[in-house]
Amino acid sequence: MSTLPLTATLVRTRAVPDPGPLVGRLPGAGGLAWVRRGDGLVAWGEAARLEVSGPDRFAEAARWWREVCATILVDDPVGLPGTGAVALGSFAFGDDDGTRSVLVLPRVVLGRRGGRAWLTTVGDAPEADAVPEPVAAPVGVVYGEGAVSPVRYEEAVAEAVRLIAASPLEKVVLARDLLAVAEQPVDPRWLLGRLATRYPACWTFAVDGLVGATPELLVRLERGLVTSRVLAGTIRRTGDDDRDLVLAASLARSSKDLEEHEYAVRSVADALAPHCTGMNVPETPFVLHLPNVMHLATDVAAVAADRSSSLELAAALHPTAAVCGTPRDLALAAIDRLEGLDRGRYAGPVGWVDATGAGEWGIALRSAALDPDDPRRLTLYAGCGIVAGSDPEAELAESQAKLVPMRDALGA
Ligand SMILES: C=C(O[C@H]1C=CC=C(C(=O)O)[C@@H]1O)C(=O)O
Repeated sequence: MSTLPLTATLVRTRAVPDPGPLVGRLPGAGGLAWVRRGDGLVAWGEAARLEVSGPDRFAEAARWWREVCATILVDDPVGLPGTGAVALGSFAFGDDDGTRSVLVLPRVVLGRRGGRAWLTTVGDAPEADAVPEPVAAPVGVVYGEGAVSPVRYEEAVAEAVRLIAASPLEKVVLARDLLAVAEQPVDPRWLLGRLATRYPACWTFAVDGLVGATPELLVRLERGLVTSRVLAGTIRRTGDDDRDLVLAASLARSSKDLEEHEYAVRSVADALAPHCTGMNVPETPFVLHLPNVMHLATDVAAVAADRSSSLELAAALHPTAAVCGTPRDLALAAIDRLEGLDRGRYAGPVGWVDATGAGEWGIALRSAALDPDDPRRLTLYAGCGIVAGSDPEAELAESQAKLVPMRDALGA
């Protein structure tokens, strides 16, 4: 499905005074967001929208975005990445499950970056003056089992370890889910506010009912520079800083986690190579400290060598071994056979692209999907990379730690 009523529509960007916390400016529950450390984009209203599914979803979205950009007129004296026409989107993890991927050209975008702020409007956009409705905390949240119970998850991990021992499969990422039900519809703005405050190092997002704070940047393209933050290999935090430092050191030496991490870095470097030159891949990962977990992390950087947009680069990268496995085809088959979960848009690319192709796409982790038919209900997701040395009980505990950001945001 595509709506494109944009003939000769004017997109205007204007510098504005500092708007304060971006998430606080979203007028209602249905807004879009991509924020980190106070910078980013919030957006509302819809001037055009694309919904796609299937293996060609990225190619169709990239084509649609080119068409949109060729149709509109732009007046943008600010000229930063994310000014002028910008679309926010979220894509399904899988090729075949029929999940809807979306790309939206909002009517209003409020952005901030490095001390500069701007407002972009598409057409008349009376929505630009909308006064935010009050935001209420979720009430009476209770949890129920999702499609994959904890016991089933441990069994799937054990089966994956056996498969790795008996076949050329080296790594597979298996996920599980948790159902949350509140007494009233949950307002994503509440979740965004909590996530952005507690997880400033993460990219906090909301697109079409998918809300989260991901620590993993699939790709950023800006002024010809391509960057990616690759994560894989995790240890839970204890809350005791001294103990956590010891654990961070053990994570940095853990051969199981280093192996898991190396697969993910390789998959990113290999997928970017055809599109880039001068790639820098640090030999040793650093330890990223988040409030709930610590991860092995590698920041990859390269120079763009072709005209691929950030969305096309995200398409080339997805799914990396941080959310799929190695080799990719065997890992996808193992996920299909062992996971027992409809991932929907969890672990798919989420982010934004502008008319120059610049943009940022994260991997939709540490996230929850609101039920479109009943916004009191959310499905939370978490997955873990399984390699030869994985232990089912430890992986279940790790998945629980990865659910903490969304559980905390829900306040229960
Ligand atoms: C698949 C998830 O995390 C990935 C990213 C970082 C570390 C991971 C790990 O150590 O298993 C996962 O590869 C998730 O949070 O649902």
